[in-house]
Amino acid sequence: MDLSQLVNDVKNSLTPHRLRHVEGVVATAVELAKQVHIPEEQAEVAAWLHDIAREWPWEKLTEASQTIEVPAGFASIPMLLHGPIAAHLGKVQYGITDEQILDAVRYHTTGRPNMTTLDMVLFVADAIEPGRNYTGVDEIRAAAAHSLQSAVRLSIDNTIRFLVDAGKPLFPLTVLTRNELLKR
Ligand SMILES: Nc1ncnc2c1ncn2[C@@H]1O[C@H](COP(=O)(O)OP(=O)(O)O)[C@@H](O)[C@H]1O
Repeated sequence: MDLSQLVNDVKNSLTPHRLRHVEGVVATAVELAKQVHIPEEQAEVAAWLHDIAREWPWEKLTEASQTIEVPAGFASIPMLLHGPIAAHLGKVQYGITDEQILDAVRYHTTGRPNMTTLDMVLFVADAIEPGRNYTGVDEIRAAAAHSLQSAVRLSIDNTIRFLVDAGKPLFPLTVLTRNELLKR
């Protein structure tokens, strides 16, 4: 795989604001990977890749999604497609063959039941990187210091509250993810 090409493309294609976010996710994901003893490089690669399609207009996301395999239901909320599309680009453009990395990227916005440790590292890093500043973020940061599972659950609770308050649709997989975490 070609990490330097990926990093270059991310640096050259994202707005400065989004690039700062991605750099924050990379740093946080690597720290979390150390904390939970998984390979730092997996976290680093997943973090660089995760938002590569985040600024695509929804027409482009929708069009691209028609040519690739997308998990059930994702197309109903076009914004969620940026994860599966990033995973696809990771595979075909950057030669990433590690399915764990591709899955972590694919599900980084929604979560999924039985998330792997790498899934949780990316999900939580996305939620708590230093540039994040929303009500509840400090509680999620504090949880992440001792339990990634608790941090994922708190973050999902926060997202669900946000989506309900904003009158936006809620992707069912995220509810299934929360229910599964509550049972652990
Ligand atoms: N589980 C979900 N179900 C439905 N929509 C969601 C879900 N998670 C996120 N979204 C929507 O997708 C948008 C982008 O999510 P995300 O990529 O996590 O945000 P950010 O741009 O802050 O990184 C959110 O603002 C929200 O509207």
